[in-house]
Amino acid sequence: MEITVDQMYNIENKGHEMGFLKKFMMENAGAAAVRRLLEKIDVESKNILIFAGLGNNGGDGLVMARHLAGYNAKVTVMLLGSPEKIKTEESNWNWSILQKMSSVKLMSGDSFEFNFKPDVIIDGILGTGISGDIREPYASAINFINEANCYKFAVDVPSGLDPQTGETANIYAKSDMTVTFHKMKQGIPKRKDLTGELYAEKIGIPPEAEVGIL
Ligand SMILES: NC(=O)C1=CN([C@@H]2O[C@H](COP(=O)(O)OP(=O)(O)OC[C@H]3O[C@@H](n4cnc5c(N)ncnc54)[C@H](O)[C@@H]3O)[C@@H](O)[C@H]2O)[C@H](O)CC1
Ligand SMILES: [K+]
Repeated sequence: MEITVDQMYNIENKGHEMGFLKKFMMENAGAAAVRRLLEKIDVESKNILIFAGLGNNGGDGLVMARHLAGYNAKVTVMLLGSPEKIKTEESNWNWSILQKMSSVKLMSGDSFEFNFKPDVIIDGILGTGISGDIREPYASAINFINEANCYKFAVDVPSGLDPQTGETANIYAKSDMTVTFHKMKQGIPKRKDLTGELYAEKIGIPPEAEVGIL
């Protein structure tokens, strides 16, 4: 069953109100995404670049960074903006854990340059919160992904693709694999040319959180 983006936000909020906090959803999302990536790539000693936006799509990417470090990948996180501007409590919580991990290289700001060639890029730039034309530095990050010659993994939806309508913004990323969460959103499967292999993974939200919404 495919659901709308509004239904997803309502289910997420209801689950949170039931006490299954968003930080746990984020943890399960990042963990499920890493499990799917591991089916394709042996990440040990690989250079993995994670672009993280300031919203919860970025937060999922931060969770992935921690899990991938546990598999001995060489992880670099590029937070697209200033850490003070991270928008949510759960993303902030994950950023502060990464700050205590010397196994993950953290970069942040409005511009970037890397002294390594990534084997995998994780697109945690924009998810269901997308609106309008893509602004900087997100636009440059999406262009970087599209120009790179490596495996590309999209968190929830390739950035720039509207998960509700299936329409693309002025700039959009193309992935080899996309893992969306809880249930498939209506617009995502319309663009399998951008998603690559597509999966919907459960993230522990109680089915009761759907009551009255689906
Ligand atoms: N579905 C679930 O149960 C869960 C989803 N998770 C992940 O959370 C994101 C949605 O997070 P949200 O913070 O609402 O939105 P985004 O991260 O997609 O974007 C937020 C941020 O981005 C800025 N922005 C929006 N449009 C643009 C633009 N065109 N150019 C530049 N910047 C833009 C804006 O400032 C927004 O505030 C979902 O996709 C999942 O990945 C949860 O982790 C767990 C549960
Ligand atoms: K994304």
